[in-house]
Amino acid sequence: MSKPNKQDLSLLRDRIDQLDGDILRLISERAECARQVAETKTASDPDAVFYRPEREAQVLRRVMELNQGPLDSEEMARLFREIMSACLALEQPVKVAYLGPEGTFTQQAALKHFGESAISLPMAAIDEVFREVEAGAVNYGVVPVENSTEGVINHTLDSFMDSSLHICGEVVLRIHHHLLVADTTLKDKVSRIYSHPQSFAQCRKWLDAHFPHAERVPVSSNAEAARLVKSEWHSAAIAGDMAAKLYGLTHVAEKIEDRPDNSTRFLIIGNQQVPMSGADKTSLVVAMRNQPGALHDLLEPFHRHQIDLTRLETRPSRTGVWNYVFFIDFAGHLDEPRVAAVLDEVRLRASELKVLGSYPQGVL
Ligand SMILES: C=C(O[C@@H]1C=C(C(=O)O)C=C[C@H]1O)C(=O)O
Repeated sequence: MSKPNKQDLSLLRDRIDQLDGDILRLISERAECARQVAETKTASDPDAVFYRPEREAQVLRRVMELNQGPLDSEEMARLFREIMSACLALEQPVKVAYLGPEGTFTQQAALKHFGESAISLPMAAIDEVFREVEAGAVNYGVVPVENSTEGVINHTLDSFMDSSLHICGEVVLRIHHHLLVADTTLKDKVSRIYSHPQSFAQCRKWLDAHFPHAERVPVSSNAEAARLVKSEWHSAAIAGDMAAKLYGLTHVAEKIEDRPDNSTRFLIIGNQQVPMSGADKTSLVVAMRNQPGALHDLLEPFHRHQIDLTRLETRPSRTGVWNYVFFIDFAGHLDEPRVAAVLDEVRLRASELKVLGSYPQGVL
């Protein structure tokens, strides 16, 4: 194909200007529709929740299905994610508490899920995120629950045992770690590296190969690691892009995680019970009596009804009642008859069963 000449360029730019005008008009029209939906919701219920996780998941899935390129479907869905976030904020921005401080992967996950128009508030600990949502100070919370390299985040599972909150959604984030330094750091004199223990674990092989003698100092988050290196000329941090940007650090090495598919799954917690979206997951916590075959008895109904288990975790119980506690995730929604049937059976076999929530499978 020959290169466009100056005249072609100006024609193409005219066309782009015209299309931008159309897009602008259509987005405004869409925002007006969303505003009317909000008015209708408030008219029938003054305490109505504007944000609908199942509807947002459906909108994004539809965009991905309709998309024919040249933009990638995920890229297109990300654009629509932001349009929806802005439409919703017109009525009422969603307030979200996340495991902070600012610049953590959990903040990145919160913004990926709710879009940049959400108000995100950092909390110092996972149970604080739960408390803030329970107290009604925020609409939702975002907490990490499992990493593909390092496994489950026990703190989050334990918090669910004492909480009445529901899981309203999930979001999976690819985790890329970088070795970061400040402008004043002497790069060849790095003798200390700060990071979160999970991040050290995810970059162990790279560190052994490249910095076998540097002291590894675990801190409470990788954003905190990024903050600390600002004032130390011989230190580096392992953290993500958000933290690097927040503290103005430069990359010495990029994507140093040992596994290229390293990702973390986060849960959205709230007070809402989410209706079916068409592709959902359900999470349970189940206590079984301490007897032979207990785990088999628990899993057998899922197998018989051909329900796809996506995760099974065991946690030590903390009370007499919770002898053995299993966290189970499976594909399906509580409102589906086959799911309701399995739960009825499991309830008979378990000493306790708590449904943590049915929610849309992560789209982005
Ligand atoms: C417009 C609605 O409300 C909100 C805005 C949405 C949107 O912009 O598409 C989707 C779901 C809700 O979070 C709705 O419920 O349809």
